[in-house]
Amino acid sequence: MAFSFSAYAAPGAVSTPRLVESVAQGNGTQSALPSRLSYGQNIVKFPGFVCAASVNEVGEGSSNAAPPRRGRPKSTNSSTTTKAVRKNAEGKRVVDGTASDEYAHMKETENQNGKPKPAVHLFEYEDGPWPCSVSIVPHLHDVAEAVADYIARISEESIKARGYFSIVLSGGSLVKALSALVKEPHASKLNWSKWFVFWADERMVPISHADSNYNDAKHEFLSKVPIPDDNLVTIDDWDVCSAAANGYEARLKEMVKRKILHTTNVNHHKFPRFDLVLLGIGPDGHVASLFPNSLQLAETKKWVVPITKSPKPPSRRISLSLPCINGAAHVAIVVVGSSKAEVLQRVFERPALPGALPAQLVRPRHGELAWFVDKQAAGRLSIEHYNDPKKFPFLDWSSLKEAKESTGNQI
Ligand SMILES: O=C(O)[C@H](O)[C@@H](O)[C@H](O)[C@H](O)COP(=O)(O)O
Repeated sequence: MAFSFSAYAAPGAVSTPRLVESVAQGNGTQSALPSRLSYGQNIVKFPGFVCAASVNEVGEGSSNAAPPRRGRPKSTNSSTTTKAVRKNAEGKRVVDGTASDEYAHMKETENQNGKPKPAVHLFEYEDGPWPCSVSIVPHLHDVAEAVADYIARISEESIKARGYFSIVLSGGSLVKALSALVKEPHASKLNWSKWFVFWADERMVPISHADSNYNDAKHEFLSKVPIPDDNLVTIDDWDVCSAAANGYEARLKEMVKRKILHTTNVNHHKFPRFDLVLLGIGPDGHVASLFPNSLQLAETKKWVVPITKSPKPPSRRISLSLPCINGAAHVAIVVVGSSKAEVLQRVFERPALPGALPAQLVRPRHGELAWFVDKQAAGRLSIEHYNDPKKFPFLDWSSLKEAKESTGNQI
């Protein structure tokens, strides 16, 4: 139903929007969101994101805002070298690549004339607003349904357009949000044989290990649907992080050769264009295995990066790089539970230092970004204050005015 979303009404018109279900979508881009929700075209522009809001028939609304953060070019100066030496299952000594080896190209401190490069920040934010959509629903099972509808729609569109559907899974609780896919109406309708499954990150353990993201996905989801085993693109080497990262990148490139994956340019470098990347978010704002202020976050060329000191155990992992994630046609971030409320508030409402909140760096270059959030995770969003320019000075009120006019002043 059409709904006056008063959090975005004229300044001063304070009300208390209730957080049960809402959808925002940006920049006029059609967002692939569940059909049972009603959508608005109401665009609100933030320096960080462009968002739009509407509510469903439950009549409760919310939306999001995001970080006004500007970036500086990458560089340069950090460099501690620590070798991770350990023994593998056969007792052989193995040495993981180190941050300083892996990222030597980011640490040049002199330019071509031998002059010192100016000290600039390592992490980069895209300038300007960014479109995204936000769907807030009551419980985990509603999130699962919304995510299943979303995936089903992208699967159908991708298979129609290219003959395949490439989906990237993350670890953690995200796989639980796939539970509705294995049930009707989706289970019998989806063209599972055309699915190719990838991982956004993987922990350096054998794939049968309880910590393995593959193993978790297999148990919770993949064992319940008829996706051919050959279509599961896993990592085969878990001894040395850098070898695993290179091996996985080689597998992705093989998929490009087989035309199962297409490519796209992100900041002048070629990356795969996955149809859909599904991400969770950690309480520190990490996505995949890209952790706050880590060098890996500044990667601009590699598709897959090794991580030898993850703050979240297990410490050794590999992850798609940020531009690799941002090359996707669709990226969805799923956030469930009260333990995520604080980080979600930070991501949506707090300007962070560059690199401090990796989730704020997820900005699909030529694609759509969608958030799926439950009521508990949205519990700390201060939507009732979004119309207060003193508290949210980064709201772009001129765009809000345009949006209001274009929608008959419905927000
Ligand atoms: O392998 C991993 O650890 C992940 O891919 C990681 O990015 C995860 O998705 C988040 O940490 C959220 O995990 P939870 O939903 O379990 O908190």
